[in-house]
This record gives sequence, C-alpha cells and structure tokens, in this order.
Amino acid sequence: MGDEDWEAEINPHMSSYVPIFEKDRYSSGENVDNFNRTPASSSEMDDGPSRRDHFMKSGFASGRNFGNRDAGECNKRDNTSTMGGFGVGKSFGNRGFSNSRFEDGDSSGFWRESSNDCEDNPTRNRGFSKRGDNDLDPDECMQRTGGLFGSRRPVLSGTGNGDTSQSRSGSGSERGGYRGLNEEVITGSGKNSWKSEAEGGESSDTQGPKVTYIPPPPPEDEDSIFAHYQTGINFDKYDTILVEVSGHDAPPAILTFEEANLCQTLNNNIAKAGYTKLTPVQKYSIPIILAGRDLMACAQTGSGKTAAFLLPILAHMMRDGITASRFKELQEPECIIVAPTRELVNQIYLEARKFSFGTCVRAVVIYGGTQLGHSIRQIVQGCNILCATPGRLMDIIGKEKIGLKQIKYLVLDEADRMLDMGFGPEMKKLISCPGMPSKEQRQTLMFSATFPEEIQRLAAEFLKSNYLFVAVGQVGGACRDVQQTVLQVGQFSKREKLVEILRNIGDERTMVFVETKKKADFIATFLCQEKISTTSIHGDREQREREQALGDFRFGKCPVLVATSVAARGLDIENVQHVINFDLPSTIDEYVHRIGRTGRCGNTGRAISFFDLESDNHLAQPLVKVLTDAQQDVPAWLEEIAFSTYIPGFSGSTRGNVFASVDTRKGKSTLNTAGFSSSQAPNPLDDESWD
Ligand SMILES: Nc1ncnc2c1ncn2[C@@H]1O[C@H](COP(=O)(O)OP(=O)(O)OP(=O)(O)O)[C@@H](O)[C@H]1O
Repeated sequence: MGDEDWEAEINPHMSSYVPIFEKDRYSSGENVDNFNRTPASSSEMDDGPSRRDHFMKSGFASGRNFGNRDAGECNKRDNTSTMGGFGVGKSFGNRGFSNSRFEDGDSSGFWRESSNDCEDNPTRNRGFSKRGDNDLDPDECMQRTGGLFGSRRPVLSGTGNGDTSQSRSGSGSERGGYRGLNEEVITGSGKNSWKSEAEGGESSDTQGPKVTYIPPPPPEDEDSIFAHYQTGINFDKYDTILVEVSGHDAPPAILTFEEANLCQTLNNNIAKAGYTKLTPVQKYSIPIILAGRDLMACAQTGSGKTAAFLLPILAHMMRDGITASRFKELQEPECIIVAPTRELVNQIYLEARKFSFGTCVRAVVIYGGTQLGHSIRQIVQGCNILCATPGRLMDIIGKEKIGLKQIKYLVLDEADRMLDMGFGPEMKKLISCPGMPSKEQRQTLMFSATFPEEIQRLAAEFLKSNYLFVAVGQVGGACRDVQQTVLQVGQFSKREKLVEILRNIGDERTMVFVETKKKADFIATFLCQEKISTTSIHGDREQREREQALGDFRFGKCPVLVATSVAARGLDIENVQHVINFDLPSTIDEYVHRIGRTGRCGNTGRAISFFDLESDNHLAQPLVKVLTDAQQDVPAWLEEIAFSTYIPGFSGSTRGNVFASVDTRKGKSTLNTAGFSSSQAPNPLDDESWD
C-alpha cells in the first residue's frame, strides 16, 4: 500500500483528534495529555532516577598499561560528572507543531513524505529506496541535511503513545527535569542556525537546527551493567544448527569459553553476564578473530553475534597490553564498531562496557540526534572502542577528534546494511580516510543475519582476500524459535485485525511494524484510542523521544511498540513475545530481521504478518522459502500466490538476486553442526576474484 492510499484512509479519522492535538500544542508548557488515554500514560512522567545517574568521567590513569592484570582497577570512575541541564528548560522551536500541519498537509515536508524516510538526502534516499526501507535512521539523514529537525518535525510524535506528555508539553519540569535545556532543538533558518563545534553545533558543513539533546547516562552500578535476561528453552538446540565455514585454514571451533583462553577479567565478566555456554556463532567466530583473521559471519537473529566479536577483540586488547585511555584532544581508538541505527549502536556500547568492566579499555558511543559537543566530550576523555553511527563518526573524524592510525579492528554490525547503497559510500569514505590502516593492516569483521550476494561482493573491498565466512544455519533464514503466521488481511481490515490480536495477546510485549513513519504515528494514536497502551519509534521522532519510547517499551510501561524499519535490526529487548507485521516490508531480509526481535537467545516468540493481496504478492515466493526453511506451516493460499508469481531461477530474494545461502566465493568447507571443529577444505575458487 502506498503512502497516498494510507492518507486517503486515515484522513477521515484525523478530524477526531486534530483539535485536541492542536489545543495541546498551545498548552503553554503544561503536560496536557489528551492522547494519553491509556493506563500506561500516567506513569510516563517518571523516567526513573537511575537513568539520570551520574556518568563517568574517564577515571583512567594516564598512560598506564594494565595488560591482563587490570581487573577492577579502571572502573573506579569518577562519578561526579553530572549531565547538567536536566531539570530545567523547555521545548520550543521545532519541537512544536506547525500550526497548519493537518490543514496544509501537502505543503510541508512532512506531508510530502515519500515512502522513504530519508528523502532529504538524495543519495541515501536512493539507497534506501532500493532496499525498500524507509526509516533507517541515521545520522546521515538527520544530521547532514537537517531535514528531520527542520520542517519535518513529526506532527504526531508522541501522540497517543505512552510518551505523549513529554513530546508535546512545553516544559520538562514535570518529568523531573528529564527534558532540559540539553534537549532543545532550536529552529534553524538554514546555515546560520548551525553552531560552531565549540557551541555544540552539528557538522559545520550541514544545514539545520542545533541539536542539543544529551542522552541520559546509563546506570553505573554493577547490577545494571550486568543485567541480562535468561536464555530460553531452545538455547541448547543451537548445538544442532548446521555451521558452515569457508575460506582457507580456518582455526577449529571452540566448545567452551575456557577453550578461548581469555583473561580472568573477561571470564569474570562473561560469568556475571550469565553466559555459561557458547552459541554457535561464538564457537566459530571467537577462535577465528583470536587468530587475527578477517571474518564475515552470518547467523540467525538473537544468537549472540555481538559477544562473538566483542569478546575476542577485548581479549586481543588485553593481551596486547592496551594503554589506558586518558584525556586528549585527539583520541586514537584501537577499535571502531559501526552499526546502522542509534539505538543499536548504543546497545553495542552497553555490551562493550559490560565485557570491558574492570579493565582499562574504555568504550565510547556517539550517534546522531545528540549534541555533537557531548559526543566530543565523551571521546576526549579517552576512547579505545568507539561505537558509532556512520554520520556522527564521519563528523567526528572530520573534526579531528578521532585519529585512525591505531585502528586494529573495524567491525561492521548489520554489515549488509552498512554496505548497501545507503551506507556503503560512507563506509568507503571511512576506509579511505587519511590514517586508516589498509585492510592488510587492520582486522575487519562483518556480522549480520542476512548477507545478500551482491553485498558479499562489495564487502571484498573491505576484507583481506583470505577472509573466512561463517554461516550458521540457513544464511538469511529466520530464527526457528519464532513461530510464523501469515494472514491474508486487506489494508482496510488491518486495524480491526490488529486490535483483535492485541486484545487476545493482552499485556505481552509486542512490536508492530509498519512501513512509514506517518503510519507509525497514526497506528500508535489509534491503538491508544482503543485503550491499548502504545508507544512508537521512528526516524522522525527526536532522539530523546525515541529513547523514551524504547525505554517505556523495554521496561514495560507500554507493552506495544509501533515501529518502522528503524527498529527492525539488532534491538535486543527482553521478553518481546510477538512481532506483528502490520505492513510487510518490501524485502525478505527485512522480514527476517523484524521477526528476529522476538525468539531471541533460545526463547520462543510469535510473528504474525498481514499479507495484503494488493501489495505483497512479490513477497510470496521468498516468504514461502523462509517459512519452509524454518519448518513453519505455509498457508495453501500463499503457496498458490508464490506459484502464480513464480520467477524461474529465483531462490528467495525480492531483489531479483539469489537469496544468499552461501559464501559467494563458492568454496566450501565441511558442513558441521555447531560444537564440532570444522575441517577446512581448500577453497577451490581463487580468492583473487574477490580482491
Ligand atoms: N553465550 C551466551 N549465553 C547467554 N546469553 C547470550 C550468549 N550470547 C549472547 N547472549 C544474549 O543473547 C541476546 C542476543 O544477543 P545479540 O543481541 O548479540 O544477538 P544478535 O545475533 O546480534 O542478534 P541480531 O541479529 O538481532 O542483531 C543478548 O541478550 C545477549 O546478551
């Protein structure tokens, strides 16, 4: 269903809530919360003091080399640095809502919204369009164009969601100061509105308003750092998953954490994180990375890819006796980890912080939608591992706060996304930045649950020619712990069906995916009107709102999260029991990532997808394949559609390319079940075709 159709559908309903909204808009700083008609909304007002805890300063002794004997030493961080500015201030400028938003629809950027959220950026736009995504975040779209912070502030951001009060009120005082000066987005009038770096403005070569949001620091206490959820009943079944390793001379897999021979501090952290057993991707990837090899690893969603790269990188750093970070204007991290969305990069950072706890390794996270000055302040305090979204990373490099000379590890999480037309050019820029060690001199690691062949080919430019390819299970396949159901639902019946399902589900945590940001707002509002406590996340929401929404969902204030693609990848939220594809995505890879928000780490989950005969037939064939591969029931009607739309030679992808089921170099090793060492067969195809 196109955007046009949707607007036609929703417009009649708008009138019922526009006046309230408009009234709200002018409610002079009060938290008038007309949309919060849900039980959860009342609890929105408290963000929880823990999230405003003090944040660490570096606390690292200058130049000390802790090597492997650093346990406990470096995490004695100075907790005195507080995030000033929370507690006062008000929101204005772009955070408000255009007087004529609803009336003048087409005249504003928002209403001209295409199916792609990044229309402000032609380059990115093309990339996303090709991929069929419409809400991939990042920075790029937001910061470089200023568009999202400019005229395209979301009309319904926060509406109807549990978080409306903070979205629309002019004052943050009721929120215990959560919404302070830090969060103001000052309406810009083009170039002039951008502040210099010193003033905390965004990239000097961009246009748009100044972004001053400073994310609340994560809790510093050990319990919070190591908080984790339980592995599920199917965790042990991971051992039966087939694993394929291709490439020359791969080191054998390990069966236990002990075999990895990590230092004591890391082992302690692994234990505190509740990890007792390796997942398949960890069994194979950890020894490969420890052996210094480049790696492209493809494993099902929720199967522990983050630890698979973090642990061996940290082990190397410890082994090499990394020098403790200290305050410097130019930091030279040893490791850069890039990921496509802000929330994901933040999550990776929290994992890095967890595993490096008690060591002198300092991880830092930077991402768009936050004050650039804040990112810089985090970095200059010391930085060994930099977790970043591409746009913010390039800005910081441009500002010479990060030098690349010391880079030993470059990690692309969600690598297929990082290399597609959306982010590929940025990644190419990154590897050709002055100072960046050549691929021969650094270790490059790529992880994802999906790896289309064309992307694998692009990846060769980043990897040494003898890189190894690890495929856990069916590459690009769905996690088998997710019970998948596809229902035939026409667009005009979708809302009714959604409500019916959500009422049956009750309070179980559910993510509802829709195709456009506008629709995310609308559905969230609609569900709130139906008294289903809902929040939403998408690329038009301010970063503060996004984080608030995610927090409300994660901590159970709102059991339903309506999301666009921005939340499709990587997010690891405990107890998400259901994913509903209100709209199917345009690619099967996206489908695989979306449903992977449930059924994680051996837990079970359910995914229900609404299949609209008017718009989704192109997905029938790959969907049948994904369902079949994951041993799910395939509805007869879906098989019929797949048959009638059959494309000879097709094996899964909607992009007309072959579903990536193998290392595209074709050379294969023996097929293994996880837990047994692979004997590496020589690769019959020469690597040079890749280099
Ligand atoms: N060996 C392990 N034992 C117990 N829990 C683990 C283990 N490895 C990872 N986990 C946990 O499993 C969850 C999923 O891990 P992670 O987010 O790294 O998955 P992923 O493969 O990167 O998923 P996605 O493809 O969606 O990005 C996390 O909560 C993580 O802490």
